[in-house]
Amino acid sequence: MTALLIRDLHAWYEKSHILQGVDVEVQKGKTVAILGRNGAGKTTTLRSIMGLVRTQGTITFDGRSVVGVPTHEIAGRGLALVPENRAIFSTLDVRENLSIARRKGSPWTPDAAAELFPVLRKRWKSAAGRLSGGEQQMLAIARALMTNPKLLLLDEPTEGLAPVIVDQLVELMLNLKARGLTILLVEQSIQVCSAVADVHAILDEGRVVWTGSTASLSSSADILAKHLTLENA
Ligand SMILES: Nc1ncnc2c1ncn2[C@@H]1O[C@H](COP(=O)(O)OP(=O)(O)OP(=O)(O)O)[C@@H](O)[C@H]1O
Repeated sequence: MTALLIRDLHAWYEKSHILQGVDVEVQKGKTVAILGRNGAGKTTTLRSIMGLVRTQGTITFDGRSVVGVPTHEIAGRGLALVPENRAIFSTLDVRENLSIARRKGSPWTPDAAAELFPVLRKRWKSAAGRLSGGEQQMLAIARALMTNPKLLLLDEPTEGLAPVIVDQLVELMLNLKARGLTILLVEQSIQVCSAVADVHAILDEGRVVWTGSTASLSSSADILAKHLTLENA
């Protein structure tokens, strides 16, 4: 069953035409990864879904259009974005960051999140701004869970983190997937995408130029060389 359907999506910043016909489909309970070079339009795709960019085209979630819907209403329908800059409150402690994000009635409480993120439990009373990059990323994901999302949008969660932390984040994403969460992941690391995602979409200059399974991604060296920065391959 389709959770998110994007068809012929165009997006603009002022007069710059950034997305030029993006097509992405995410099935319920599955993880789709969007790969692409810097500036390809990956973040803009996530921001478009959340109603943060001027768009044209089709975006439906659970069968209902979200185009033109205010961002807080889109969030209320069960979408949560973890942005690249993490958007945590640096002067509040970990527990406060979680409490403040919790939506009424959400089964996710700070204590429930701590079960899934033991790293955060250890830093419970630390100001978020004092956490390491990896801990901040965990906190940003935990904060998004507090809203009880059906679809989690993750923008380059592993960027700039040490390999051991990247492995922990991969485990975490697999755990969330095992709990039935639907995930749209933006990533530059092919290893991370291959470990987590069921379907991969390569974005180049505002268009999806290739979509396929993990098996076909790993056997498509020509596609990767053409559309990605190979140091990440
Ligand atoms: N607020 C903005 N105003 C104008 N142009 C923007 C804005 N944000 C992004 N852009 C431009 O839109 C294009 C796509 O940017 P986007 O952030 O979606 O790329 P990306 O694939 O996520 O890359 P990165 O990995 O660098 O974040 C780039 O050319 C970028 O310069």
